[in-house]
Amino acid sequence: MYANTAPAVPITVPDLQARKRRGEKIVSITAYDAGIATRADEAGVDLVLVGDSLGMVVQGHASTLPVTMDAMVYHTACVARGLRRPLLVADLPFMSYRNEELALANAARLLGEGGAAMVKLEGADWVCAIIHALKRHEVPVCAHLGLTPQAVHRLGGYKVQGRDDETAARLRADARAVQEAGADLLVLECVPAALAAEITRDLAIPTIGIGAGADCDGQVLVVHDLLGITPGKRPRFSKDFLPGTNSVLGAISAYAAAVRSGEFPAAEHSY
Ligand SMILES: Nc1nc(=O)c2c([nH]1)NC[C@@H]1CN(c3ccc(C(=O)N[C@@H](CCC(=O)O)C(=O)O)cc3)CN21
Ligand SMILES: CC(C)C(=O)C(=O)O
Ligand SMILES: [Mg+2]
Repeated sequence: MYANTAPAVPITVPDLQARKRRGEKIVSITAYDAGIATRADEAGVDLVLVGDSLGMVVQGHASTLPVTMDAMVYHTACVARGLRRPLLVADLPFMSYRNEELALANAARLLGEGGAAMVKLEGADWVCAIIHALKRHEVPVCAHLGLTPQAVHRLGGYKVQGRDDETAARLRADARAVQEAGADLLVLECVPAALAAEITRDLAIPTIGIGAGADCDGQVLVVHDLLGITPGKRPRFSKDFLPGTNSVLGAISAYAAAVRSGEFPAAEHSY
């Protein structure tokens, strides 16, 4: 009923840009194992992210900070075995990209051992030099701004970012800076919908929102939130898609359809 039986034509990095130009939403979820990866593939998800959120939803930690490179490589390789079509993106965890040498070596592990096509890292500022170095060495990069969970101690919790004029201006400038540094894609997490819309219009690269309103070029959700299996509290911007469907494949398919129709995220999932 839901299974996508079309021949798998893998999604490439240049395809993402084309998606933005054509106004086609990019549908993304996280995955940490081959089972969810397989269902995501069947549901027609475009981009699968092995997030360092695995520290919280798989390992049960209170933050993403304890996640190691070994854990990221292990889960990325597990997910890669379940995918045929979606683009595979893997997070560089806390402290794994603190200098250029380390970032290149760790990105090489995620692409080489893990099978990812792109790495994601958080922040702008000094991170722009790292993005540039990765790009020069042919590693596609996804930037991540707004609520950057690896900065939880500085931010003082998982809170919406860019609410006042000063932090909004900073975010706009950072978005331009990561694009300029060579980022292929930008995740905007927990920022006011109007600000995310403005940044999305301003940039040539696609934006993927999570708690950032419906006007980003794509959406991403942590799969545990989408299936109602989050340990602890599910973030307000997320939605449990399992009720009303009869399977994991059904829930992921319902999410994909809701993103493509513009039905998700609704106002109640936005700031
Ligand atoms: N299950 C899960 N889902 C996620 O989306 C997620 C993770 N874990 N772990 C890594 C980061 C951390 N994230 C989070 C975690 C909590 C909130 C949260 O509770 N936010 C408040 C809003 C606070 C405010 O209004 O300022 C909320 O009620 O949703 C947000 C993002 C997003 N990522
Ligand atoms: C929530 C997404 C964007 C992420 O970074 C993660 O899952 O780690
Ligand atoms: Mg992450």
